[in-house]
Amino acid sequence: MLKQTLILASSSPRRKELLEELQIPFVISSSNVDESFDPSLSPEKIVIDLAERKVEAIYLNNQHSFILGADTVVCLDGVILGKPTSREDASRMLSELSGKTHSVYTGVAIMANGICSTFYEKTDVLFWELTDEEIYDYLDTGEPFDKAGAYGIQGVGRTLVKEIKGDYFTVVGLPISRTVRELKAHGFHLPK
Ligand SMILES: Cc1cn([C@H]2C[C@H](O)[C@@H](COP(=O)(O)OP(=O)(O)OP(=O)(O)O)O2)c(=O)[nH]c1=O
Repeated sequence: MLKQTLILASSSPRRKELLEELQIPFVISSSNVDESFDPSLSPEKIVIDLAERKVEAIYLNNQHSFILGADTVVCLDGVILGKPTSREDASRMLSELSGKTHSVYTGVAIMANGICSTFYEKTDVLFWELTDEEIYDYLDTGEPFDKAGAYGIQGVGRTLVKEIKGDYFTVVGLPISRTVRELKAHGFHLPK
């Protein structure tokens, strides 16, 4: 069997850890793709397009590998929240999320044998009502700043979450269970 390589087209430490935990061999090669999007598009289209963009940027130089890319956004009342640009922005996002249900969308793109296939998953997340003090304390952890919606469910951010409906790993940034099944369906051999 030919040696296969899986390239993870992402600099997200969470996506890296999720693959490592399953002992899937891979290398990281992320690119600085333009992550701007048209906010009038649906969240599922946005995350799929961005995941595809990340994979295609790597494919230009790695045409024989499996390439995996993903993108995550938070959607509240039809408005997309990406990563906060400042402490004020993070504070505003957390106040908006307080006491409400939002949806986290993660789009995944898999390039295999030159063909790119995509899917997305959505998980609904209900936040507790947050006090200003809770928000300030959470901002002080430094956790919100590289994460869509300004929180990390895998960290201290879990204490903000009352309930979720859907795959937890979609919120963390990679719906790992479906991703592995899709990789296999596209001919990727998992280590025994
Ligand atoms: C809501 C939420 C998001 N996130 C993260 C997942 C993603 O890494 C990040 C959203 O940004 P992305 O642009 O999807 O990913 P990234 O910039 O971290 O990595 P790359 O573009 O190189 O692939 O938010 C969490 O880690 N936990 C959470 O609870």
